[in-house]
Amino acid sequence: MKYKSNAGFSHSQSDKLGVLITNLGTPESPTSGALRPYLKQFLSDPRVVEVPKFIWWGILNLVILNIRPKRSAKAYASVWTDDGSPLMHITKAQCQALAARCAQTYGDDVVVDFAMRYGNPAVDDVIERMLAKGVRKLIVLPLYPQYCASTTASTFDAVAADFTKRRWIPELRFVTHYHDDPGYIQALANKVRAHWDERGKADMLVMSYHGIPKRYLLNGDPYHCECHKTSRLLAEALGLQETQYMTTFQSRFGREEWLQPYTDFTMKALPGKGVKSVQVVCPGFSADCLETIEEIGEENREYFMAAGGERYEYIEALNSDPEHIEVMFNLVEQNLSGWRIEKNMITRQRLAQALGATE
Ligand SMILES: C=CC1=C(C)c2cc3[nH]c(cc4nc(cc5[nH]c(cc1n2)c(C)c5CCC(=O)O)C(CCC(=O)O)=C4C)c(C)c3C=C
Ligand SMILES: [Fe+2]
Ligand SMILES: [Fe+2]
Repeated sequence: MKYKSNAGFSHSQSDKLGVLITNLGTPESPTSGALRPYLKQFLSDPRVVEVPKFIWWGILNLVILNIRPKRSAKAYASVWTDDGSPLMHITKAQCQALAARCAQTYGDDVVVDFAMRYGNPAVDDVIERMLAKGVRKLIVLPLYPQYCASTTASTFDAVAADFTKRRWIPELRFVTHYHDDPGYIQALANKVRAHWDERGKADMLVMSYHGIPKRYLLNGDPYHCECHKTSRLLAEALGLQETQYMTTFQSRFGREEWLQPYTDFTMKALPGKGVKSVQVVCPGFSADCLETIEEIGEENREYFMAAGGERYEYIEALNSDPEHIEVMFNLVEQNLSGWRIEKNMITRQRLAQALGATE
């Protein structure tokens, strides 16, 4: 049979709404043996590395995969917790909290799950189990606030690739970005304000985003523009002047030019310009991970202090904060508007309330 059937389908099954949150993915363990297949899958994605396959294959398999896994394993080991990879356990917590929030409003008509673009739980496995639970309408929410082909479009590719193998595909809504969503900006602003309440302000608020090759921007990727818009809106919400914040780009990979200014160069230069205290926030990361905990929390702190800086603070990602879960819930609500299932569920919920049901 060419196309897969939906497992566990029965005619009496009621249609469910599915909410699938996704993130990038993480290795199974902080060892070079686990890093190799993870990096191979990640760096073989043509959305991530836009270099012709016949050139990239040799560089990746003969050079990078012989060097990088060992180096990255060391970095991962430094952030690994008893619960495993931070990205994995935070994403699990986000999923649980979002499921509880959705159940509050929609009861058991909604199925919430999470998947990782690379590694596990894989997008196709999770879609399979959601469809088996009767999901006929699916909202995919990649937890990347700023659209980027390397992340957002790559996630869409994985969902679409799964659908090409299925006989009966669900209705689909795919959230491509939420970089200027008022709830998201407010949640970020509240996180920074809470930090100020505890520690006071610094000379500069650095907003650091994951970088991409500059070539992707020149070829039309809106990512750079969306990062700057998030920064401007966050600065406005915090009442910061242009001299009190900056936007920088971190996590360079390879030799070509990436988006500038680079976070590491900035940290090395700021003390010499009289900026002796900084607070760093990473609005593009919805969950803390290697790139925030180690690269921003440790590595860049060292650069800043070694260059004469006096105070360096990293402000954590929104993670599973209740306000962040509410941001996700609102994105779900905005995206299910108009779906018949919504009307059924709301009607049923109102009816239950009117009858004084306690469930
Ligand atoms: C060509 C390389 C890369 C591009 C383009 C890229 C874009 C990009 N990545 C994220 C988010 C994350 N990246 C993470 C790790 C990571 N990223 C790259 C390379 C590119 N990323 C590598 C090789 C790695 C692995 C770690 C390492 O070896 O340095 C992570 C962390 C995952 C974790 O497990 O903690 C995240 C998150 C975004 C948002 C993005 C483009 C906008
Ligand atoms: Fe990355
Ligand atoms: Fe990094």
